[in-house]
Amino acid sequence: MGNTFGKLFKITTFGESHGKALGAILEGCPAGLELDEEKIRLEMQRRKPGQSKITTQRKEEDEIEILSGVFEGKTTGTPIGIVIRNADQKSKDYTHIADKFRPSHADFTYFEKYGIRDYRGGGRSSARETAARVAGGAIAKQFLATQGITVQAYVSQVGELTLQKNYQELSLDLAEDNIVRCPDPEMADQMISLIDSVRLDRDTIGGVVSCVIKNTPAGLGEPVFDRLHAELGKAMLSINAVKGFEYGSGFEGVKMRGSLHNDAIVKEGDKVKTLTNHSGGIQGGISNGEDIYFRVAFKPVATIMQDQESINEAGEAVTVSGKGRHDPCVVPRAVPIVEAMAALVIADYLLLSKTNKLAQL
Ligand SMILES: Cc1cc2nc3c(=O)[nH]c(=O)nc-3n(C[C@H](O)[C@H](O)[C@H](O)COP(=O)(O)O)c2cc1C
Ligand SMILES: C=C(O[C@@H]1CC(C(=O)O)=C[C@@H](OP(=O)(O)O)[C@H]1O)C(=O)O
Repeated sequence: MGNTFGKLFKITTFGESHGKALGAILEGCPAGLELDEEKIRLEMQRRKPGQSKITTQRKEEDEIEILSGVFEGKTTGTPIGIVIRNADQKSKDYTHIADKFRPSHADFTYFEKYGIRDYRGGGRSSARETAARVAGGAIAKQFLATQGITVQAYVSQVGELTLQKNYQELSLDLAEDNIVRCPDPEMADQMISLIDSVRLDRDTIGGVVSCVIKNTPAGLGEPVFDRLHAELGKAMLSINAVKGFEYGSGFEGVKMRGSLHNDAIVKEGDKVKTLTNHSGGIQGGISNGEDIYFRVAFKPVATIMQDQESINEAGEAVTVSGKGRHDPCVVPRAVPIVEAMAALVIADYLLLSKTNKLAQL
């Protein structure tokens, strides 16, 4: 239960942070897709630990091995199996808390649910699992590219430092030029300094990842429970440390009047478009062909190198302090994870059918 995502374009992940390997099984990817393995590797590099001074220092190359589902560079329509081997586990960093629960990590809740403690590096609850999602998402992205659809995310907030410009006012490609993945170079420098100073304080800080999906056709999404934004929300909220999701005008929209918030509809040649896009590209749970954009809020990382009040498995009061390699802020590495999950949702809904019009079935 809970290890598979998607209806037709499905991903299942397996593996633990300090086990032998992680991996993904991707089902439903159409046959005949020319797969560029280098592009999958590039996505893995963007997410991997140890990539800069503002991420966890665990050193993993996150090399992928494709075991099945691809022949002569093309997908065959059969399940695509991908494995990523762990190389730099340091389970010793966790022995001092083997029977203690880290505040706000998943130690207590996993123990309550399963009664078994895989204390090595957080086990399955470690965000190391997202390596497998990024591998699968990189394939979804290549599928979307055949339809001209792009997914691009970037860091728009760290702590109180907030990018005031929206995505249309930014050159999003600049995000990959700095280690925090913010497309505004000045703001990026400030964010990097902030994360670094928080790290030196043995503390952690949260942030926001913004994402935009372009060239989605109108008609993706189902009208009631499986609304496209509900599915995107579920995908984002399934990522470790996520605390909030908003799309389009989001929470800010409540301050506006309908007269200003409504997106006027016009026809330009053959194309129907809206003059503004407070809807975030989705109305009634169905894409309208405009850009889909949303924001994802990440909390400060739970494992901090400071004494914290907690209990052990026997229910006794204890003091817990983190050891080892942890992210002072997750957002720089969360960017490719957000893109991967978004790509998986859009790929799934593309397969689920664009239209219910009899003439087009
Ligand atoms: C990219 C990424 C890196 C993370 N790195 C760490 C980390 O180094 N240490 C940690 O305690 N939590 C880290 N987390 C968060 C935990 O995985 C997460 O807090 C934990 O699974 C509990 O789940 P919850 O916070 O969603 O309730 C990271 C999350 C992401 C997305
Ligand atoms: C190893 C990765 O990040 C890890 C995410 C994580 C957590 O609790 O989420 C805890 C730390 O690792 P470990 O599980 O070894 O303690 C991070 O280094 C990775 O993303 O590949």
